[in-house]
Amino acid sequence: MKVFKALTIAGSDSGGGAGIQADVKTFQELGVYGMTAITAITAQNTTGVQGVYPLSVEGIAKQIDSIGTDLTPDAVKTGMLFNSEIIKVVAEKITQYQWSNLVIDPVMIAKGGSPLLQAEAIEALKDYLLPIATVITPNIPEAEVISGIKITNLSERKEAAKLIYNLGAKNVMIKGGHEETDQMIDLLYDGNRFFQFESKRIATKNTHGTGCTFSAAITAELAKGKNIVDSISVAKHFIQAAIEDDLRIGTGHGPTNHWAYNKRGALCK
Ligand SMILES: Nc1ncnc2c1ncn2[C@@H]1O[C@H](COP(=O)(O)OP(=O)(O)OP(=O)(O)O)[C@@H](O)[C@H]1O
Ligand SMILES: Cc1ncc(CO)c(N)n1
Repeated sequence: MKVFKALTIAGSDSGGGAGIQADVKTFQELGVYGMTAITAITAQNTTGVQGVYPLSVEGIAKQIDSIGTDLTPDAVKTGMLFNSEIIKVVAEKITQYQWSNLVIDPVMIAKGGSPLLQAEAIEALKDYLLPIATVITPNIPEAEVISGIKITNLSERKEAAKLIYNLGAKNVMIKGGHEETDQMIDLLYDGNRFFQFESKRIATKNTHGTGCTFSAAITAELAKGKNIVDSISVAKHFIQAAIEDDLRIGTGHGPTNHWAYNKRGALCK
């Protein structure tokens, strides 16, 4: 049996809904062996972020080397990277090991407003990570920061996608979670065509970790050898199920249910 392997290079969320924890749960649910290189520890729950503790650049490089010298991932994703030094070492190591299928989730701010990426790191993200990305998955505020333009409608989102594509990412997926519309539209640009992935907006405050879960699902499907459009299609169904079947735990923005996608599959059989 061929074992597909995915690596996440991201921050730890002690509350378990976002970050490394969301990624590993998603990989597992999609039948992919998950590996991790932790960039920062956050003290975090559904009410917000109580503390951020980045790891040393040496400690991050060592984790990636441990994987690179023994276990070759079929796909890699990055999440919270915190500062430019971390971004540089992560890009350097991914290039050194010649890993392909790279998903960049340019995590900047947690739901409650806490910064997970320092402002000084934006240029490093553009210079070092975008050129090696198979796909970058910003939400609308992140796409505004990277592209430098304001996004208030779909045509501005398309313009931003083109600008981000020109920075070197092979595919640009600008998510629609931050729009107020009834229809949730995620927009992909592959340098040639636009693709829209649509679903119904679910009225819930329990959306902690949706971005991490979505990008981890794309990573898992790319690891299995699927193309970008098919990978995003699975990820969209995965996140929709996970949000619909919310767990209602914690007093703030609760996590999604990573088990929901497979639970549905089992019920349909
Ligand atoms: N209320 C909702 N109903 C349906 N789908 C949603 C909802 N909120 C987010 N999504 C979906 O979840 C995915 C993540 O989108 P979003 O724009 O929320 O990412 P994000 O802001 O990066 O998430 P995070 O809160 O983890 O930082 C997208 O596929 C989006 O369409
Ligand atoms: C560790 C971590 N990564 C990403 C996010 C964004 O959801 C978060 N809240 N925490």
